[in-house]
Amino acid sequence: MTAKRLVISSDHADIELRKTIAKHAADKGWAVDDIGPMTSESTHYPIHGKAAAEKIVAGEADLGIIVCGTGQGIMMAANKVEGIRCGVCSDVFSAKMIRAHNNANMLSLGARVIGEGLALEIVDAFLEAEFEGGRHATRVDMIEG
Ligand SMILES: O=C(CO)[C@H](O)[C@H](O)[C@H](O)COP(=O)(O)O
Repeated sequence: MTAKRLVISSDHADIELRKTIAKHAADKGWAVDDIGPMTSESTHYPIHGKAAAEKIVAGEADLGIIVCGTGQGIMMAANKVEGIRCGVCSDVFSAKMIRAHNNANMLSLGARVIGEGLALEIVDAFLEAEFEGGRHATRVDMIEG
């Protein structure tokens, strides 16, 4: 079976958390495309949210995970890319439900909000959940317009 493809990016807020998530997902069988940045030099989260989102709409990745200080700014940037549904999650239940009910294709995490252990649990919930379709597909289609 071909590995599912995950694109991952962040701003400077916590590149170590991003790298930890990348390794964690790779260990679970995901083909991970870590598009950086590779240093902690101050950068601008819209660049990195948009870059990861564009990989998904280009068909180069199935899902994406993005990280900034709160998860909020980089999520806003990703959601400006047509076809992206990205939510910030700080709990496991929401991470499962944004896949199951909202068919989210990106997860955003706040590295200055949650610790590494919770972040990895949230990542697992997001990556393991499946979209339920049915009435939820009707609603997601309404988001897309
Ligand atoms: O949390 C963020 C955006 O929602 C980003 O991580 C920013 O970096 C954050 O605004 C903090 O910025 P700083 O330059 O690291 O102080």
